[in-house]
Amino acid sequence: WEIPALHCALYGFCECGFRPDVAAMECDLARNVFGQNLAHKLLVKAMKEFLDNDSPSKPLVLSFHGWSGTGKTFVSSLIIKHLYEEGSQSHFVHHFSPILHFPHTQNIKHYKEDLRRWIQGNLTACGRSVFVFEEMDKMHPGMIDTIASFLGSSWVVYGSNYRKAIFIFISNAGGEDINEIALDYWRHRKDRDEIQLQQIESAISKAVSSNPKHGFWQSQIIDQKLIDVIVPFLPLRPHHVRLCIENEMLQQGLALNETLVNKVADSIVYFPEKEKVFSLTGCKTIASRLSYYV
Ligand SMILES: Nc1ncnc2c1ncn2[C@@H]1O[C@H](COP(=O)(O)OP(=O)(O)OP(=O)(O)O)[C@@H](O)[C@H]1O
Repeated sequence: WEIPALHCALYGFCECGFRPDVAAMECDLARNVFGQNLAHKLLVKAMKEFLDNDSPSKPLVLSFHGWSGTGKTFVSSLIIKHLYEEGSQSHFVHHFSPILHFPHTQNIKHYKEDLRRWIQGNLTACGRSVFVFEEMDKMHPGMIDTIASFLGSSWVVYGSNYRKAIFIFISNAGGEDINEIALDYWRHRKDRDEIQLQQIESAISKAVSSNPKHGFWQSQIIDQKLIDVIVPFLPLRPHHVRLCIENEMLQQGLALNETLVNKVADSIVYFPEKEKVFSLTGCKTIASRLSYYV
């Protein structure tokens, strides 16, 4: 046994500050995330099921997809905030970005080995670790397969339960298809909350499998169906943008001011050009725009 695993087994200290509060998570998501009812429902259900099970059969693997600025990174941070005593400051939360951590194609072999060791070492130290992989569409294809064995049910080491980990993959893949589906619903005056997950899932799968630059391209993770939940993020409507602006004003300690909200909202580009249905940048640039107009 590795020392931390033995320590865990003997003293029951494996949970590493893991204090999930799904009710608070649900409340935070409902109050602060706009226009993502489908993602909200899927995530709360997945979290409840996974966390209620003391001995899950595999780690929870989530894949977030959607257009830029729709809340993928934001939601991942809200989830993490309610999982650990120390929230996102927890030492058991690990973020990876291909541009930052795996920038050079010629070093892939080393990156793969380092990543595998890093995951294994951290899972040994804490089975309740969370790993977030950002910008999966910029990850070298083949790279992520090095961790495929950690995502299934077969990888077990005495004294530590690796199946309690959570993996979150984030990418824009399928974003355009999700937007098309949402636009189609809007044009047919159908409620976007009625969008069927199956319809979106197949569009995302096609987008990933047809993009040889995506980290999941021809990946074992897809072939072996290791992703538990595909979480789509819909494009944001102008009224969602206004809610983001108001939220940002409150956070910056500014009094709500309709004129200022209008100025910021009007500065955003909406698409399609003629109908102006969705924000091109979601809520991503709100904070900086607000500072500009204050
Ligand atoms: N649906 C949303 N509800 C509330 N705020 C949002 C939402 N989407 C984005 N925001 C705000 O915009 C900021 C940027 O969003 P975020 O980084 O989560 O986008 P993203 O989907 O990860 O984009 P990208 O794909 O470009 O990385 C967030 O920190 C948050 O303040």
